[in-house]
Amino acid sequence: MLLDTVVTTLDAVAATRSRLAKVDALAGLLGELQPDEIAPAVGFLVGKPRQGRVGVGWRGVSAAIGEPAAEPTLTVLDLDTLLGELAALGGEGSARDRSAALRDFAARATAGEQDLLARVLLGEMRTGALEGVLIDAIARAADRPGPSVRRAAMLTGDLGATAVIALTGTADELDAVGLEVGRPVLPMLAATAPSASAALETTGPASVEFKLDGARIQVHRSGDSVRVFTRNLADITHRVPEVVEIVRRLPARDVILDGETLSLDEDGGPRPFQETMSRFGAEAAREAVLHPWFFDILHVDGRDLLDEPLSVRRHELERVAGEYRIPGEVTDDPETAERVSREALAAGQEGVVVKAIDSPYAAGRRGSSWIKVKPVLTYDLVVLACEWGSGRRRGLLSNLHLGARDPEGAFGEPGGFVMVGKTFKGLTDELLRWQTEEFQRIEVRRTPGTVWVAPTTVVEIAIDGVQRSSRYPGGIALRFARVKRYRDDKEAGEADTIATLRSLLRE
Ligand SMILES: Nc1ncnc2c1ncn2[C@@H]1O[C@H](COP(=O)(O)OP(=O)(O)OP(=O)(O)O)[C@@H](O)[C@H]1O
Repeated sequence: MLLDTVVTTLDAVAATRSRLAKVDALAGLLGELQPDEIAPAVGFLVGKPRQGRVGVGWRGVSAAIGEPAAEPTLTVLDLDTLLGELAALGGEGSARDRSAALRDFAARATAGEQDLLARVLLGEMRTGALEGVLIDAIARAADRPGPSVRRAAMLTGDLGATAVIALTGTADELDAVGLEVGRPVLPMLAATAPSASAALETTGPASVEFKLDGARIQVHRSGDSVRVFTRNLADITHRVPEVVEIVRRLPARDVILDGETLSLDEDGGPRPFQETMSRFGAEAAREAVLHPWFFDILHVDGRDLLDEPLSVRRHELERVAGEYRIPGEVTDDPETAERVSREALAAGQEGVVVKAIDSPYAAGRRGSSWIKVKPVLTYDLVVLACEWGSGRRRGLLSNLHLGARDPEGAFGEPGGFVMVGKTFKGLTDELLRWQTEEFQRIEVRRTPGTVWVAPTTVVEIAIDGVQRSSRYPGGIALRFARVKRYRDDKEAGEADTIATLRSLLRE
């Protein structure tokens, strides 16, 4: 298939608001792919190539892109081959070969294909919620039930592989896709409620658990082999040896656990989240010891537990990893739920997660079976630009320009970002150094005081609320914004939307 077909399909998808029309366009494309084109094409559509990040930054891309070709001649497999080459050339001293390969490809690409190339290389997803639509499109093109495709996608964490099975295999093969120890599944996510008692009204009898302020981990153990994954399924096994050791000692041969890890200070209290996260990112902060807290178990010794109610999973978790189970209580009493919530805050944690005790584990879903309650307002926003600091911060990039997602294009281009405020508060010296380096790496352009960056960095911001403002295009500005942490476990497509922030005006 010509790469141009992917470009025109994405244009058609962006041009319509109708979900049905989007599904139609994507299903049409999927139906025409050869088997070996399916996984690459799906990767291009969602901006996540199957080769992963091949290490070409914004500067590399813009240096390579010149005069576009007039006629489309490149194929889906041509781009897949290029990505394979770039990934293979990843080592030292290969920069020249990489830019030559990239320049050669870009010279053969039309303007639309160059654009797609940049998006695929930078992992930038302007298409936002395309993954959900694509699941429906795969179901349509393969003539399989939507829930079967969704389940396979959530359990494999791999949309490309799911599309291949759906489009080239039998219905039974698709339904046989199950949990596999060692292969991460998309984590179950939580909705939000203003209080623990309000959450309990939705869930009914629930496990009310501390919401620990750490980083999500999913741990797979098969015999002596243990692997640890982040919220977005990156393998961080080698960064967390103490977690590996603990899981290796648990009384089970095979197990999949879901939980949160955080670093402890000498008294066993939680340390700031940034210290936990720096263990995930850089190799720095080795002295902090990580401690895992598990809140779910998806598999134990040959038994899949996903479809079992939480009551059963909690029982198994207690048996296998009781010492490391997250603090919490099962209750249907609002008073008790509020008490657990107060205890969590007193212990320096973020709040609670209230979980319906009869609910299965819905991988990849943000439903109402899990509801989080956090008294501090925090939102995930995207860094659009950063201003140089002054005084003690001279020479450092300091004041962040913050953007909310605008998937519908209510205040600009659909899938773009709307600026809602700035902040330089809450940044540690280490973060200032880090962001000064990182933002120049993903720089797009600069003016004397400001560096503009590719909108790919997610930062969690605490605010006191929002106020009406004519200064910013979304009509609102953040009040008392301060940085809580960088979320390198989230992508820009998962950031909060301008609609969510505007809804605070009404509260
Ligand atoms: N007891 C718990 N049960 C479930 N999740 C927990 C628990 N304690 C801490 N967490 C963390 O809270 C998150 C639940 O919120 P949500 O599903 O919305 O994920 P999120 O988008 O990462 O949210 P947040 O930014 O609030 O952590 C989990 O991803 C996990 O990292």
